[in-house]
Amino acid sequence: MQITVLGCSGGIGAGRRTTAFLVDDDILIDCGTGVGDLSLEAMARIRHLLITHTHLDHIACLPLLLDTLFSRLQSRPLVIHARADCMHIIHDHIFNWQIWPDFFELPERERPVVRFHAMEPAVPIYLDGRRIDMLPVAHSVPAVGYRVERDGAAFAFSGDTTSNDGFWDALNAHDTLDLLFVECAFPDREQALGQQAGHYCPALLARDLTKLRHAPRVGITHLKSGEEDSVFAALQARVPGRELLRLCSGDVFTI
Ligand SMILES: Nc1ncnc2c1ncn2[C@@H]1O[C@@H]2COP(=O)(O)O[C@H]2[C@H]1O
Repeated sequence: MQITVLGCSGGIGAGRRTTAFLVDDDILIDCGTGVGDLSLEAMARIRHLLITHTHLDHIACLPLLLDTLFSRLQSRPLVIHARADCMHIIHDHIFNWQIWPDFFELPERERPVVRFHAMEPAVPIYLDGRRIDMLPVAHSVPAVGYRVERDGAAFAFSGDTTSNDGFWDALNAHDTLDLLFVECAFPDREQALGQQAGHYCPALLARDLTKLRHAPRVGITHLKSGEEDSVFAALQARVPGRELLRLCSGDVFTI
């Protein structure tokens, strides 16, 4: 299985792209601004989108993606997998004909270019040999993480979250974890704001990483713009025993 980092920044600014990860060439996890760097051919290979939550930095490119691929999707619609409440938020607040046309009924209501599939944490789905599990997390809006397993190799992504037990318990319930992407958005000095906004800081993430029974490579994502160096260094100092990777757009992992 191959995981490509398209965007992993907690904000914007030169060289920064917001959250989007490509699994193999057909499953996209979140649809932040990193998607805009894909070639049209690569975009057209995406068949499934897994959404962690509805904040703009994770869905900003979804309306544009559907418009860009409109003619190509008419023969094979994109499927968006998400919590049911996230689906409704996206439809009602984005695809409402005012912010963007309702591609869920275009070109015709009976054969739209995109459709929703509601997922829940207890029920895995299988997409061409990949098992997908939704994982509980704790953010400021309804949110989840995902675990993707193929041929015994497993990758997981936290999405946006602050300290919790459910995510780590869900990872520990499986036998393997080879690669983990976890967010660490805020510096320790902003821990209170970070918790209010539903994010990790190095102190909280270092504590929660001790809950994980697996020893995957750990990629750090969602570092806030301008705080990348200091937050990553603080986390490394607090987690000397694990291999931590500072993710960058363009990184490719094979597991
Ligand atoms: N009280 C708050 N609750 C949620 N988000 C906040 C708050 N204050 C500031 N924010 C910012 O709003 C951002 C929304 O997207 P993020 O969750 O990535 O990160 C959040 C914070 O940077």
